[in-house]
Amino acid sequence: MTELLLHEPLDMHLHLRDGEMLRTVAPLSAHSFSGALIMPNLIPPITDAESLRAYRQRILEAIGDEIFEPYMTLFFKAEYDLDFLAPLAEEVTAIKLYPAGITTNSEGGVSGFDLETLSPALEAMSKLGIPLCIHGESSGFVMDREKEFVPVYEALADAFPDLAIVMEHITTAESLEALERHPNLFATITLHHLLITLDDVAGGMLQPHLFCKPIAKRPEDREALLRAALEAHPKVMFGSDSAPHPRHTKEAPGCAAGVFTAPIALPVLAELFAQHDKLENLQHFVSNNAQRIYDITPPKKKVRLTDTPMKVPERYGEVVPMFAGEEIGWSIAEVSEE
Ligand SMILES: NC(=O)N[C@@H](CC(=O)O)C(=O)O
Ligand SMILES: [Zn+2]
Ligand SMILES: [Zn+2]
Repeated sequence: MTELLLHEPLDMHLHLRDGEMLRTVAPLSAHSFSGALIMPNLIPPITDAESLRAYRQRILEAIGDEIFEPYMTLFFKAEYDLDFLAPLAEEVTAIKLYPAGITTNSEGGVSGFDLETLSPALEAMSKLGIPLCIHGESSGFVMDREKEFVPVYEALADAFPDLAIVMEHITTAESLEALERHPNLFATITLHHLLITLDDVAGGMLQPHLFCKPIAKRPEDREALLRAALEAHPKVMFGSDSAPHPRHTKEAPGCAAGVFTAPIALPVLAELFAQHDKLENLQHFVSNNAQRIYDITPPKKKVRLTDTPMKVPERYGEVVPMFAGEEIGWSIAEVSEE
């Protein structure tokens, strides 16, 4: 038997939703992760102190007595300024920027990247040390959207050198290259983008449960992402982008975008790193890099994983997980507080 001990695993891009869905999915992340960066794209999005605090409280209620830190984010608005953000700086781990309409619940996002318009908010964030997370896609041809957004990332990184900018859920080799050119650019990579390409989504029978934004790309992109993850590139962090949608909105015309991976993420990552003989690097990819980049100290939690196969449930509540009904090679043997 092979085993792996992970300390304080972190998921730096997680959708927990609200209401019944929150109560279904939050305990699954809280069980195996020590903390997660919680995305603010609710309806309506989290844009003020009151809704941020109330949402954090609902998350804590939903997870019961699990040890888990919800690192909260605000939904970026160009109106934010130093007066608004300064009193919130301790409670806001990052601010998430969405181009308007580019993904699920992003209608209130920004409609342009004019640096002057964005400047008051981004200057304030630089001053307060609040990182900016971005869903970086243009509105161009679907396979080119992330590549077309790279110049925007670079312009922002140059204009605000003291601002840490996280390129969320990157899917292309071009994004990895941009990382090398700017000291203040970082990135998250999901589990599914390490595993699948567009072929798995739409090359045979259409697989709605693998449909997400950004869409999975070409084999050479997946390989580049995999290399960065397996080597635990110091500017790259794990962010599952686990994005639950009820089954009837996925298995439907007008399929909602998002892959639900939270409950299987750690075992499948362990299996993947083991297959490539890189188990020793998973700790960095799934925790240490994020702790350093975000300057956070998550609550203590030790997760023991072994190469004991497990069958993935068909559903969690109304949600179909990645690998539903299939066997995966690794499983969680034990979770403990240190
Ligand atoms: N990734 C997705 O396809 N969907 C996410 C939004 C996002 O992260 O873009 C969601 O909230 O459902
Ligand atoms: Zn996104
Ligand atoms: Zn997301």
